[in-house]
Order: sequence, then C-alpha cells, then structure tokens
Amino acid sequence: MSELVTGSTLFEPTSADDRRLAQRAPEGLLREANQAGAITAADVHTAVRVGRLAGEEREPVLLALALAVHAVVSGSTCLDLGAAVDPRVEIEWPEPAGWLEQVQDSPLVATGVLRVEHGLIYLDRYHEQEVQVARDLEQRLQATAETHDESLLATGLERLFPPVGDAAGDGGDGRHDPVEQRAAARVAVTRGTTVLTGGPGTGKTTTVARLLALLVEQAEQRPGGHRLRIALCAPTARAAAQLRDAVTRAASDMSAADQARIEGLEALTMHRLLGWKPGSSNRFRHDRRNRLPHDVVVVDEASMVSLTLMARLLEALRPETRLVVVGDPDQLASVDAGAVLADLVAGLRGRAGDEDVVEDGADDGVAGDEVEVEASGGDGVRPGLGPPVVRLTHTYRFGGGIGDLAQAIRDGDAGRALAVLAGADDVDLVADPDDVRHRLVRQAVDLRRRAAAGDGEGALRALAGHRLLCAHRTGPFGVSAWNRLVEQWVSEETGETFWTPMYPGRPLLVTSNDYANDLLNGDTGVVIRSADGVLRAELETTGGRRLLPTSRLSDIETMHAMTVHKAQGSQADHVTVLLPELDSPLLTRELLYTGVTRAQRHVTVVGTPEVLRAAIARRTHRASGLAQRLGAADGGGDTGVPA
Ligand SMILES: Nc1ncnc2c1ncn2[C@@H]1O[C@H](COP(=O)(O)OP(=O)(O)OP(=O)(O)O)[C@@H](O)[C@H]1O
Repeated sequence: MSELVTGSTLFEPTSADDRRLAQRAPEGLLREANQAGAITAADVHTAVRVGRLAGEEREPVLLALALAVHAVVSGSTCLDLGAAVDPRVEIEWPEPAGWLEQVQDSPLVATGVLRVEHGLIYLDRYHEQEVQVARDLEQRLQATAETHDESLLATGLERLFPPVGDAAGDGGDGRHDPVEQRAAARVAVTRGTTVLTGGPGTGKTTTVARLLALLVEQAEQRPGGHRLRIALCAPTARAAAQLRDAVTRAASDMSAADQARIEGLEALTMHRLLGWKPGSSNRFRHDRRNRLPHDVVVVDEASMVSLTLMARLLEALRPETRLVVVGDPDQLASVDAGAVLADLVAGLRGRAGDEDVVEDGADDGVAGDEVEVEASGGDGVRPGLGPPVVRLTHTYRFGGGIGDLAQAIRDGDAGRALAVLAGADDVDLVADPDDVRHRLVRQAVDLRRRAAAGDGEGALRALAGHRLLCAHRTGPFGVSAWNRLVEQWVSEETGETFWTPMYPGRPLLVTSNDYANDLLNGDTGVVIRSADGVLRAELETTGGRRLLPTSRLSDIETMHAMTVHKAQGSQADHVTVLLPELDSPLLTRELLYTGVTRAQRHVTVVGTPEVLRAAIARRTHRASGLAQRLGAADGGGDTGVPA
C-alpha cells in the first residue's frame, strides 16, 4: 500500500524565540497549531490580519485560512481539509465536514479571499489560475487541429522514424524500432495539443526534433504557407540550453533537408519567451491581449512548471498555436505550487477512461510493439479527437539495471526494486554511508591532482564521472555535512589540511543565473591552478567549457554533494543517492526516482532495505483540483462560485 505524504512538513521549534513561532498569536487553535509546527508565524499573521479585514473571527475558519496559506508554500494549490488533519499535531482538530461548512459560510468566501470548490479550499489567486488552465486546455482540446497532408505525413514518419528489423521491433543488432516515437509524432502532428511523457532516455527530445521537421515539412506544402515560427522553452535557463543542445544533436542524424528544416532553433526560458514585464514577477508582456506569434511551442522539463507559469503560458498562446508539453511526471514537481504535468496526465487519462494501448502497426504499416497512447477518444492515433497524452516507454540510454530499477520505483514495487538492486551489475544498495567513502575520496583526490596540475579538461571529466545526491541541504544527511565530510576524509587520507575557500580541486556548483559571465544556475566546474600559478575556475557550461578568474564568480557552492532537486535535469556517469532518515519528509518515491534516473551507467543507493521500502511506499501528495477539472471534461467550475 502506498502512503501519501503531503508536501507540508512540521517544524520543531528550537526555542521559545524560534522565528517560526508567532509571539503575539491569540490563544486558541492558531497558537496551538503554530506551536505544534503545523503552521508558521507568517501563516498565523496572515490569517489573523486578513480575517480581521474580512470580519472573520472564528478560530476554525482562521485555522483553515492559515493552513491554506501554508499549503501553497508547501507546493499544493489548495487545501484539502480531510488531508490537513495531521495526527502528529495534537490539537482539537475541527470535524472536517462541519469545518468546511463553516468556511463556506465565512465572509472570507463572500469577499473572495477564499474559494471553495469540490470540497477544496483555495486562496483566490490559485483558484483563478487553476480554473483558467483547465478552461484554456479544454478549449484547446475542443479545437480542431490544422489539417495535415496524410500521405506526406506517412512518408515523413517512415523517413524520420525508419522501421527497424522484424515484427518484434528488434533489429537483432541491438537497434530498436522507434514504433512508440513514430506513433507519438503522428499524434502530435494531428492534434493541437500533445502531452509527451516518458522516463529519461526514452527519446522525448529526439522525437520532438523529428516532429518539428515533420511539422515544417507539412507547412512547406501548404499553399502560401510561411516558415513555421517555432519556440522551444523550458522552466529553467539550464533546461532550455540542454533542450537546444539535444535538438541540435538529434538533428545530426537527419537528412540534410530535414536538418535545414529545424536548423538554428534556439531555446528560451518560459519567462523569457513570455517577456519580462518591469515591476512584476508573474505577469508578462505576452498575455491574452498580446499573444505569442509562434505556430508551435514546445515546453520541455514540464514537471518543473508551476501552476502559475502554465497559466501564463496558456493564456499567451493563440488557439491555433500547436502546443507540445514534454516531461516526466514521475519526477519531483516544481518548486512553486502545482504539479501541473502529473495533473495533466491524470486528468486527461481520467477522461479517456482506461489507458489505451494502441497497436502502432495499424497506422504506420509497422507491426510490432505496443504503444501506450492515452487519448481522450479511446483511439490513440486517430486525428481530430482532442489532445492525448502519449507515453514513451522504451529506454535508449541505460543498461538494464538502471532502467529496471527506475521502472520498479515508478510502479511502487519495492520487492522488485530490491531484487534488481541485488541482481543487476549496474545498480547496488549499500547500507552504510562509510561504504561510499572510498569512491568519494578517490574522486576528490583525483580532482585535486588534476586541478593542481592545471588539467582542467581532465578535472571536469573526473567531476562528471560521479555525483553524490542528497535529499536535504542541511542536517547529517544533507549537502553541507557531506561537503565537509568529504573534505575531512581527503585531509585524513592525504595529510593536507589546508582547505582555503578556493583550493585546487574544489568542485563548484553555480547557484544562480549569471548572464554577465554566461553562467547558468546548475553549471558545474572545478578550481584549477593554471600554468602561471593563479587559481581559476574551469567551468562546464551549456555553451561549452569556460575558464574564469575565481574572483568573477559570485553565487557558487562546493559540490562534493548536491541535492536531488538541484540535479533534476542533469546526468552523471555514476550517481550515488544518499537516502535520508526514515522519518524525513523528503523520503519519497519521487525523490528516489529522480535521483536514480540521473545516472547514465551506474547507480548506488545508500540506505537500508527498510528505508528504501519506505521511500518507494511514500508518494508526495500535492493537493490540487486540476486533474479533476480536466477529467470532468467541462473544464471545472465557472467563476469560482462556491460549490
Ligand atoms: N529512435 C532512436 N534510435 C536510437 N537512439 C535513439 C532513438 N531515440 C533516442 N535515441 C537516443 O537515446 C538517447 C536519449 O534520447 P533523448 O535525449 O531524446 O531522450 P529524452 O527522453 O529526451 O531524455 P532526457 O529526458 O533524459 O533528456 C540519445 O542518445 C538519443 O540519441
């Protein structure tokens, strides 16, 4: 049985002066919930102040408001009162049904501060965004996609996704028939909106690149057709740069004509695509009144897209703009509120009824594998039925063990995960963190040796060879402690105890976008001693290798270890995932899956079987009504009138 953990975590006050405690909170439920760590001082003050302005004094309602504020900070877009009753918090919890009624009758709802719908309590802004996203998507689903030339599409699919081998889809020479990718591309050509999902290395970007060539080819055939305006975007600058590189790489396998069709494509952050607006962090130059001019918009790494950002993107799209949303819904969700990709998949799948498994051979003359194509109409590849969710399942990148482990985690099958960890060569489970000491020290010493000799390229190679991933930043299982520990181990091993802030071999992680130096949040590097004896930073950036004076670097951290969150979107040869303690709120299936799938060749999980089982059993739950709205097919409620 899988256990759901809400994103909301309890805090333990460190003293009576802990800044998370509201010193002037009124006696009663709010104070008790605050002291039990369920809500912070900021939540209490917001609830008391807003309650006063709206004329609401009832404690249960103010508690619901404080919890709704807290829920958003914890990643949910609304508050599910039933799930909010946390048995670890020993207060007189109101009885949920009566509690909800009290909220519904509150002036907070009458004045529009709170919205109640489907039994969920929203802060107005998130309700508005959720309704808008559902409505905009619904309208896109109902719209008919631009017509396509079927025979051109058929030849284009054969050319760009050439069938391989026999009826089993196996070339016999290790090549795999891209039957799923071909079906996915067909869906995306025939629909105005497509959600393309799949684990790492399933060829999502490759499919997108080839799909774009197909779309440009279709546009070329239209009488008086113009060159397609295509936007590639992603939620972070680094993910955008990686998307651009991956599309460029994928193009290198294409014919000259197809390469020409997609050459020169750039990728932007979603913020840049939408256009900054001075003085506003979540309103953009492009909106419903000033829509984006593009014919095709591709959003990659969509698991990291928040509800707010998705709302802004959808309102800025012209109805006829083709939208392709790409990502892995099993990974950790966005830092800001929402789990939009997972909600889209769940909601659209809900409309479809059972998941459809479509024989691709019927459409493209290729007998072979089954393709998981989830479509609203029940036929995954028939045009004109509204936008489907398409999932790629064949992994091109990993050896068997990593792929099998990822699949077992995704399926919530701890027994199978443990069996894979015990049996496969490219994955292992070690219980004692000391067991990874040797590997970490070896890497750090290697880095130090190469860096001291001025071998920047070698140092970067050594750095890319292995990543230690932690769930937490602080605490005994956190990045800070492990950074110190590795330095201490290396000192013990080598007798060198001079750890100045900038030492040769110090691995670096860039922690914010630094456009002046052409560095992006997530870029990595190593401090090296150049031939002239001066310390410089050799950096691996999305634009290539860079050598910079260390004095030019501002937001950087030591990177003997990094968080799984930070590693999202990047890969390393060998990854060690350090699981946190059993009672850590971050110990979840999504965290483990995201960590494991960062590895290209080998993964080591550090933790006991018990901790691993707990991780796989616990799913992060972000309260949201989006999946329900999409599944409801009418786009959900109207203007937020309480149910
Ligand atoms: N049809 C195919 N035939 C052979 N190799 C393929 C095919 N599709 C993808 N690949 C290869 O598989 C690897 C992963 O592909 P790609 O980067 O497109 O996957 P992805 O799903 O976008 O991965 P990630 O989410 O990790 O970025 C690449 O090396 C790519 O060249």
